[in-house]
Amino acid sequence: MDQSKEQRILNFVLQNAVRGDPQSVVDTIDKYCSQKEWAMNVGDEKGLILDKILEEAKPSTSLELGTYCGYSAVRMARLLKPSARLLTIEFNPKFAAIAKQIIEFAGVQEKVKILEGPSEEIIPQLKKKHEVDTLDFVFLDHWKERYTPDTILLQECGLLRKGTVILADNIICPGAPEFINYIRNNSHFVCTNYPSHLEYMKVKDAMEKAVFLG
Ligand SMILES: Cc1cc(C(=O)N2CCN(C)CC2)sc1-c1cc(O)c2nc[nH]c(=O)c2c1
Ligand SMILES: [Mg+2]
Repeated sequence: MDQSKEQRILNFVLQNAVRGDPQSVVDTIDKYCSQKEWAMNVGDEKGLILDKILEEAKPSTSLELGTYCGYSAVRMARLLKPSARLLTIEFNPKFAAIAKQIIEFAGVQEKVKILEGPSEEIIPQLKKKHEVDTLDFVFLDHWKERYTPDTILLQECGLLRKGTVILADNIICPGAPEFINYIRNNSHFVCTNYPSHLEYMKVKDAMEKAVFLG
């Protein structure tokens, strides 16, 4: 059976990255996806924006929507303090299986928990089933149509607190105009835009930070 692109990315990591070294896993995926096959990792340019905003937030409990191959999960986990935790939700079981192996190879599996299934089903389970109180940081990188409903769902489930930082990828490409309209006109959020480029491309993209005011 033909290998998937995600399997090829995993194999390239297993053969070229340093086991237990998250930075080498991030760099190796960026090398593969910029030189061999494009893939929808947040990438190195937007990744530096993610790094900076995550380091400012110093989160204890973080949530990622859209694990894909685990690139941003490894990227975030490498910056988390030892007691901090990252929960990452992935709908596609094939992607989740690849991400699990990449996260384990990077050696960050103690900090990262992959939750497989639709975000609208898993978010309501975070408090009771996954022992979350409130979230300090949320990275939206799954599907633009879900950015707004999942942000509303997080609020409804009491998962946001005064100061929770939400960071959304792909504001320009593929684009999330409905989310931008919602979040920038919502008086409970303070928004900041970070212009950048689509991963591994010259195409313009941007990230949006929205801080919840309570
Ligand atoms: C799948 C895809 C194709 C894109 C594009 O414009 N392309 C033109 C140029 N060629 C080379 C690549 C493809 S952009 C993009 C994409 C990018 C992300 O960061 C995403 N993040 C989360 N969830 C997504 O569905 C997601 C999709
Ligand atoms: Mg993205």
